[in-house]
Amino acid sequence: MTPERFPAIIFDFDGTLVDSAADLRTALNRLLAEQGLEPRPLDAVRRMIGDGALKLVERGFAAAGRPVEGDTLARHGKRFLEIYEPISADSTETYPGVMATLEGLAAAGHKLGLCTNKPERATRLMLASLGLDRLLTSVVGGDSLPVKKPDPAPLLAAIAGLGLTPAQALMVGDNEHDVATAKAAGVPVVAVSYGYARVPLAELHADAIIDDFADLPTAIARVAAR
Ligand SMILES: O=C(O)COP(=O)(O)O
Ligand SMILES: [Mg+2]
Repeated sequence: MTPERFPAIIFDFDGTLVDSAADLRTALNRLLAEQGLEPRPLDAVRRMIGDGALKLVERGFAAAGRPVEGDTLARHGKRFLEIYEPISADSTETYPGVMATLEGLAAAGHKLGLCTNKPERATRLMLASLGLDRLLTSVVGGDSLPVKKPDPAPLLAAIAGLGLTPAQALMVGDNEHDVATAKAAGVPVVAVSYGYARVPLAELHADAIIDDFADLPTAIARVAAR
């Protein structure tokens, strides 16, 4: 596949490249346990992912029956990251086909970047332990800028970090924020169907939907041919 139409491809992280829900759940439940609260089940935690660590913590406490906000939430958010960062790649793996497909896209000349709502430090730790840091050369996290997705600024920054422009870029993501972000930036978007979306993907009108990451090069070629 040739990189001419989309030399820049920007990926979402959680739910798109990696299934991170189990480690996020472990960290959340350890934090809840420290506060004397009951653990949350995996399917509930999956629906809490997508708006960054602080929102996950806020949703976790609310679901456990003790809503928190302001300074208390900020303190729990800090503690969450202390627990999460060292375990963040323990059971988190790339989805099937991700490594080979990213290698193939890079070998074909695409430049690859990451735009996630996960805090940047945890993101970079995970990228290094998964061996993805050498493939994704521009990384923007949820706290890298004052705004996060669905604001288009982080996506635009990830593209600029590759030395390219929005007209040269395509985004790949799993949820409503990714599609909204790409549309706000005027960037075509491919959605993966296996992630953590909280609304039916068909309602989002992505340019393509794939069930298997290995189908990405074909989907990109289809979008490019329009
Ligand atoms: O909520 C998160 O931390 C994960 O966000 P992402 O799907 O943007 O990678
Ligand atoms: Mg995601």
